[in-house]
Amino acid sequence: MIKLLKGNILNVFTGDIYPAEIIIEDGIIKIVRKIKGDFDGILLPGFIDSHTHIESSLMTPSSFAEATIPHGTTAVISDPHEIANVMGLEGIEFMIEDSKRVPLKFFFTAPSCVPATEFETAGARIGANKIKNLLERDEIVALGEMMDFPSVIAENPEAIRKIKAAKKACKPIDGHAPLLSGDDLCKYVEKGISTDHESVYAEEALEKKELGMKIMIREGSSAKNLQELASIGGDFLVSDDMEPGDLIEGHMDAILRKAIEYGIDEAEAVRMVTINPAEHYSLDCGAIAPGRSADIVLVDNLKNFTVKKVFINGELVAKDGEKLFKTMGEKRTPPQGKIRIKGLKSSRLEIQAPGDRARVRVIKVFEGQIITSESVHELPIIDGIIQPLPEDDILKASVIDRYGHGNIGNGFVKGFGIKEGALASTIAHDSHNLIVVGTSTNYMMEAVEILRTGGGLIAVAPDEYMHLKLPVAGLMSHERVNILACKARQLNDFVADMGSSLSNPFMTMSFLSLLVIPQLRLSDKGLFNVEERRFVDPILS
Ligand SMILES: Nc1ncnc2[nH]cnc12
Ligand SMILES: [Mn+2]
Repeated sequence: MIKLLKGNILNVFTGDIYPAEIIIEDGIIKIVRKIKGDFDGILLPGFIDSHTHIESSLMTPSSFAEATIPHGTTAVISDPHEIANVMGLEGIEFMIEDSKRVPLKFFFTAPSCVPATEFETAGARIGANKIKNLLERDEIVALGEMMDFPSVIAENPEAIRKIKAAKKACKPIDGHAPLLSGDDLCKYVEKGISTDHESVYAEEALEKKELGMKIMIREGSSAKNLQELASIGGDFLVSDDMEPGDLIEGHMDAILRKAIEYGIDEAEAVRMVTINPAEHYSLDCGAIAPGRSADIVLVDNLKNFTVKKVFINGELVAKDGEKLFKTMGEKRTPPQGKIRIKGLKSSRLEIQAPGDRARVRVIKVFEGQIITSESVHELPIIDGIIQPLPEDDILKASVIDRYGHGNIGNGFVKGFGIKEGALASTIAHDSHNLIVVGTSTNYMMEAVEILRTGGGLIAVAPDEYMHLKLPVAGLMSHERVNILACKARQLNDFVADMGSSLSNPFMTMSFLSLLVIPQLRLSDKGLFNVEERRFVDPILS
């Protein structure tokens, strides 16, 4: 089946824009020839999000595709370590199978850190042997972000085995190196780690770039680094984590608009979401050129990036923001990933201490970032139990093992702004235990008791609660983006009425337990200092 497309094309190799005709046969571009003609808009290669965790959208891959293809996304490179932490290889298999129901091209990475560290409990363990097998599959294009960077630097044998497996499979290794610098960064790069998406500061990204790392500039729901890093420039534009409400506004088209706004050259920005990732991960798309798949997007111009048409393998799959494809096959909800909490009682959410006041380490969270810091506060002790101070925005936090081992880690957090009530979630990066933040133990217990029935996100206020169920592993739903976005918005509004000023309170809370990003985190095994890589006592004195 031969097709012909005509229009102004952006040549990602030269940066030039000129009228051309494109001859497509069986989904592959065969001929591109310059022509004369006057056309509206510009034809670009389909957009690639080269680092994203589908699960963060709360949607399954098929629902994620329905939401993103109309925005010009034709391929994603996804690290399925969220569901892998909950239910191992079964979870990865589910993601791969569900992704085959839609035209969006999903390229997965082999999750390198399941569990993310040895300082937490996950629902599964994926060692070097399983990673070797995964890397032999065509759907797997790289070794996923090597988050346990201290183990890489220390040449931990298991970490080195995983790296060797990727090198043997001739597939690149993604990095995750927040605030890493100097000789430690050199050791990390020397091991063959080729990308990083965690830079928050320009000088941090520049140092990595100077050492040959490819820089992924992240502009998603959880972390927004584009404005800070635009001046340094990078190799890829990525989302990392996108909430449904943000996906309604856009995906790579929205990130491209911001990139231009922050001063990145148009052709360079387009290269960062097309040919650059395609070359790095050896994909057959990424340019309007012979031999590449006919994944093509028609936009109005390189400022608005309003997506008019989307082609995947030469088939028109979206037009004027509406999807034109049918999702194939049946929705499946994998049986695993149930929530199994053992030995929960309110006294286990308390921190005991003698006297009537205690100096306590508190995790401070920040709007629009996933890094945290440690702050010290004096808290009252009543009946031998350290109390939160909601009036000073010091709340309690607990991470409860949901895989049946009975662990509970307790701490205090600052920055949520909630005056009375609790939030709880079965999204708690990356082990996805059950995390809960609240102004009292009672509210926290109420939230956990409701949540353990169906997983997802819940907010409990004095007289009512709101529960967004996520039946797929407690992480995702088959619902469409507009329904999920509406429910997530209602939930965020509900939490704002509880006093929170955070734009994505559940996403911010979900990162409190990510033990691979500085500074102070909470695991199901206790309060954890990331840079010192050790558990610390919440009580200073
Ligand atoms: N930035 C990130 N790094 C590691 N794990 C993640 N899971 C979701 N976002 C992540
Ligand atoms: Mn990361």
